[in-house]
Amino acid sequence: MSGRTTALTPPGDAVPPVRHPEAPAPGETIGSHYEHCFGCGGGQPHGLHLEARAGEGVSVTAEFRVREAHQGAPGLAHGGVLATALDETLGSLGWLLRVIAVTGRLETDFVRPVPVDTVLHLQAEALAVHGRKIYCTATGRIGGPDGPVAVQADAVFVEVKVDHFIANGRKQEIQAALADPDQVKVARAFEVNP
Ligand SMILES: CCCCCCCC/C=C\CCCCCCCC(=O)SCCNC(=O)CCNC(=O)[C@H](O)C(C)(C)COP(=O)(O)OP(=O)(O)OC[C@H]1O[C@@H](n2cnc3c(N)ncnc32)[C@H](O)[C@@H]1OP(=O)(O)O
Repeated sequence: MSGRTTALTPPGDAVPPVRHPEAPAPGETIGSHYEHCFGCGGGQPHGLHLEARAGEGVSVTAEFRVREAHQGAPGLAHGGVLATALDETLGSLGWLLRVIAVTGRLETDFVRPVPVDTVLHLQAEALAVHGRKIYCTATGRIGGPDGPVAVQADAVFVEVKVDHFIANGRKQEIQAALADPDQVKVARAFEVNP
């Protein structure tokens, strides 16, 4: 046992998340963090192509249209794909905090089946920060941004540095990323975090 706690409830001495002064303005689109990301990259033919937008405070919204490649049961979205959509939306909260954060824990409730061609209206919000941990929550609604909740998740993201990727990623993709000025720009935006 490592002794770490993986509870989804913030500890008593957690603090409210603080929106970074240079965070994208409410309504502004948050770009993809990596061209080949399954969640947000434009270079993944069967990816989710999520485009998140900054909201008020430390919140984001995004839409995802379920396509045939995302099925689990006939005509229905795969649960893992829906969890990915929530995960990706939560991941983009890092842009508002100006930290790179990866998913530590993601607990998902699947409330309603989501048919192919449905648009999932996603919303995510950071609730509290404790050290490197970001406690956050997300919903996916169908039929419109105020429609019924189809999926919901609570999560703990953990802040990491760019080195996390360099140390752990497969060499060929890391080398390609380091050689791509746009990717380096994304990484730098986080590394200069005061
Ligand atoms: C090449 C250059 C260019 C690169 C540029 C890149 C820019 C990228 C920009 C943006 C990227 C955003 C990407 C979003 C994508 C969507 C989100 C995903 O799908 S992310 C993928 C899935 N997740 C993982 O792969 C994590 C795998 N896990 C790990 O790597 C480690 O376990 C990690 C980093 C999570 C923690 O390991 P430790 O060794 O750094 O830290 P420890 O000491 O274990 O934990 C720190 C604190 O966090 C808590 N913690 C750790 N794991 C937890 C868990 N599972 N649940 C709750 N708390 C946890 C611990 O209890 C500890 O808390 P206490 O300080 O003691 O209070």
